[in-house]
Amino acid sequence: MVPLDFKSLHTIPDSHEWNKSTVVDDPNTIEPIPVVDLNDPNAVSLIRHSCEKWGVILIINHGVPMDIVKELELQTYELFSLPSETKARALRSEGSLFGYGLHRVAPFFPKLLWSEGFTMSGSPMEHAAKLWPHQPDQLTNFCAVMEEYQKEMKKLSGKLMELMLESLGLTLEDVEWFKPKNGTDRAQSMLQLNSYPTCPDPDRAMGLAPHTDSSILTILHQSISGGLQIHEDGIGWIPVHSVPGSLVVNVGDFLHILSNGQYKSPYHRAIVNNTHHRISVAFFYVPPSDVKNGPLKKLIDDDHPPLYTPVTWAEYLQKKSYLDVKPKQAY
Ligand SMILES: C=C1C[C@]23C[C@@]1(O)CC[C@H]2[C@@]12CCC[C@@](C)(C(=O)O1)[C@H]2[C@@H]3C(=O)O
Ligand SMILES: O=C(O)CCC(=O)C(=O)O
Ligand SMILES: [Fe+2]
Repeated sequence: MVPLDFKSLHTIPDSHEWNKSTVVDDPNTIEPIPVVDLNDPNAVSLIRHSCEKWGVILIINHGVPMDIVKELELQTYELFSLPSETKARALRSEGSLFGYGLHRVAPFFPKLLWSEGFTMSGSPMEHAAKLWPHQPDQLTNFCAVMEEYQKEMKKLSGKLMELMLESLGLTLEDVEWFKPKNGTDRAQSMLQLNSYPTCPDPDRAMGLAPHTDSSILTILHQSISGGLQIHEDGIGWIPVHSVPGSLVVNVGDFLHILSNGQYKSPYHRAIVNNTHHRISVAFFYVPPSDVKNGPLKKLIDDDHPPLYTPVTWAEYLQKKSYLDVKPKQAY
């Protein structure tokens, strides 16, 4: 199925009409999501606190050059501003994770989303070549920026993984698959470009349906802050405000599992607005497909029995029902 040509719509079609619950944004009742300076000596304890409470942190001094982030935004807008017929040429094929299209989560819900996506892992050349067949400079530029950003994200996710493990009292040595095999890190990664076109009636549409991420961790850049919300039991939907230059880091289902449930994999969604075409870019740091991951051994004892049976990422993704709010007990 191809995403709609949103630009041509002045009302919400029935197929895209949602009833959304309201948002809580009262600073007196909500503890703010911490901004963690990665150079701060207290970073590890702040990370622990926030991952237990929210499953989300905002990071600054992350080392990713801002000019690369700006280029990433420009190229992402360039892609999603193409005519619908052009984007459809790069449509994700059945069973494939990569290319242009609806979000993976979309078919689980009765109503469609006010968004479109483009997914890649490493070079996006195969699909991007279908978008710009006669513009070699644009094609080269797009691919170079996407690859450069992924290189930065890989560096940052290694650093974050180390800090997250340290915050659990562990080291990289405690994750069996992390030991580089033949000199390369065995983790996988995916880059997801998200586009949320301006919407004529944002209260009746949904940008990205509620979900948890199937990653270990996700690093998110948003073009304009405002749009991402997390759900807290007993409170409701809380906006994740951003700080200029910061990146949002979400705990994914696999860090929730590795931590034996200590860290939350936050249930989150993205809403739309009627003034801006918002884009976001999510980098998913994912375990190797074929390695079973369960709670890390050092976190298990008589008082803390394992909550999850080991599962591979491939098995998990195949069985995941995005309608389950909590990461599922393994299969
Ligand atoms: C690695 C992946 C996680 C993801 C599914 C995917 O194979 C590639 C896209 C990812 C994404 C991004 C938007 C939200 C999400 C729920 C979706 O529909 O596609 C996530 C998936 C996920 O984390 O489960
Ligand atoms: O656009 C956003 O703010 C959220 C994106 C997201 O949740 C995702 O890509 O998994
Ligand atoms: Fe997400």
